[in-house]
Amino acid sequence: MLSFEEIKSSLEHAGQSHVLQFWSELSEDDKSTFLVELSQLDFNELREHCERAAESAKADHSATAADQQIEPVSSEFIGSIRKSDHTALTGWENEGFLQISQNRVAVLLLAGGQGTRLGVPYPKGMYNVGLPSSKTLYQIQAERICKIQELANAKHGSKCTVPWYIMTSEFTLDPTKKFFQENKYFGLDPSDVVMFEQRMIPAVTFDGKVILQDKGKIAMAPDGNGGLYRALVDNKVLENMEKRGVEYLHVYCVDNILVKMADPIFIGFCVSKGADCGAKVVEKAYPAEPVGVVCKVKGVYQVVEYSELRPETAEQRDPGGELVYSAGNICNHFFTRPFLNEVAQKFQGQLKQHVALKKVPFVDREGNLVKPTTPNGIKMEKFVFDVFQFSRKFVAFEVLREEEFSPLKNADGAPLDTPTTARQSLLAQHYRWAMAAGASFLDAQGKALPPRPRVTRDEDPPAVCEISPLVSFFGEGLEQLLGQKVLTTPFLLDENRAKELLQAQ
Ligand SMILES: CC(=O)N[C@H]1[C@@H](OP(=O)(O)O)O[C@H](CO)[C@@H](O)[C@@H]1O
Repeated sequence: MLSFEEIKSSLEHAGQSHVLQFWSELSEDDKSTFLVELSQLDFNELREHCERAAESAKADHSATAADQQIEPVSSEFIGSIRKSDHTALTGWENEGFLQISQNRVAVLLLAGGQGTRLGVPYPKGMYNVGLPSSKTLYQIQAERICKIQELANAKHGSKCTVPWYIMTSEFTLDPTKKFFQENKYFGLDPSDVVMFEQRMIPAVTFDGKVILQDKGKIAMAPDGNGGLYRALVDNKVLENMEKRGVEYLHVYCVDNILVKMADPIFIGFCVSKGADCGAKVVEKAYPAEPVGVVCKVKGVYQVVEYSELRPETAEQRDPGGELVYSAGNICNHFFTRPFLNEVAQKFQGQLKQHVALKKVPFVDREGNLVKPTTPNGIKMEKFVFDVFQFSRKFVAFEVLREEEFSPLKNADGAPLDTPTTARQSLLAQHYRWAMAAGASFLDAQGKALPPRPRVTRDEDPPAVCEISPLVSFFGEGLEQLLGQKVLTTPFLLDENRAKELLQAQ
């Protein structure tokens, strides 16, 4: 740890001496905590970071350079569930399962965010959207891993593992760890769940001064989901992957309740195409939808984030009336380990810093805590997809929104992407699976519920039917359990119920 004097002079060099303005008012305990925190800073980096933030604050963000020289990707370039025949899909799926069965596939969860929009003080993955089972996002994801391992084993007679790498931040590491411990890792082997922490960086005022959130505490924020690449190095995660023989990574964001963990079709597609990097997309629902778009900028594949796409670009339509920029990023990426390695070693320092103007609570000169009502601070973030430009072979793969994308972003009350819409999408999907397997439903009074074959993701299905991922990963194997069955709503198909149904045959 550095001494007070060392810290003081380093802060002066970095142009940040105001950080210690309340030093004399701090208790001895607070002083030592603050010293520990400050000792961890790299002061050269801090200086650069603050200067860069101040420069970006001066730039005009309404028309960022990102969407200049932008071109859409042609639809022929994008692999697609909808446009591929059964043989192609089965081929990719088989390839994916083969890789999984050989322990070459891992999933990597990006879970360092604060969930500000959702407005909960705990990690988003711990959120329970109100399903009959009360399962949280973390539990659903864990069970999908259990199931995909089981399916690969059944196909190949293997005993495989799909390790789960979880990137957390200072905000989410401890509660996530505790939650997993309390829930016995939801049946997974704890040694196959590898949690690591991304870095935090200071929030800075528009004139490049670090913000104090308390007299003895700097306002820090995670460095964005693109902090992944540095965190992989900091925490020696790539070595861990190599030791396990992991070659392919499915990287995803915590908030999508429909995420298809280690999706064999997507993995198989990317592997068959010889890709080192890939992205799943869905057709954008409307021009202002808050999803990034996969496109080309100056001839290079990349994602332009929704916050950086001008409305007039987002609204462009082709002569057929379709959105020109319609390949919506759902934050499901494929990377080979060698590609991640190369990025981490060579390129992660070059990743673009994106600027977010935020309301950051701070202490004013008089030491009063102020909660600003307009943005007063800059948080710099890196984006996970900004490495696409370094790919030698990039592929995009379009999947069906109603089967694979329903993110939890906002609190209930907002029109979209809420706990209610997440729950509805999952229950609509499970209802469709049950109907496709040949089930029919009665209401609580025993009256037949007329089937509704096309339930969309944002409406309540006629019957509540939840299917545990431990029973079915993606609708498979249900004919045997539910075919010709008359079920009463609400119906919860968990492993016990599945056993009873099998025994009753
Ligand atoms: C930096 C980043 O990964 N942004 C992603 C991510 O957005 P957030 O608003 O950060 O949750 O998830 C979106 C899909 O839910 C995706 O469209 C977008 O591009």
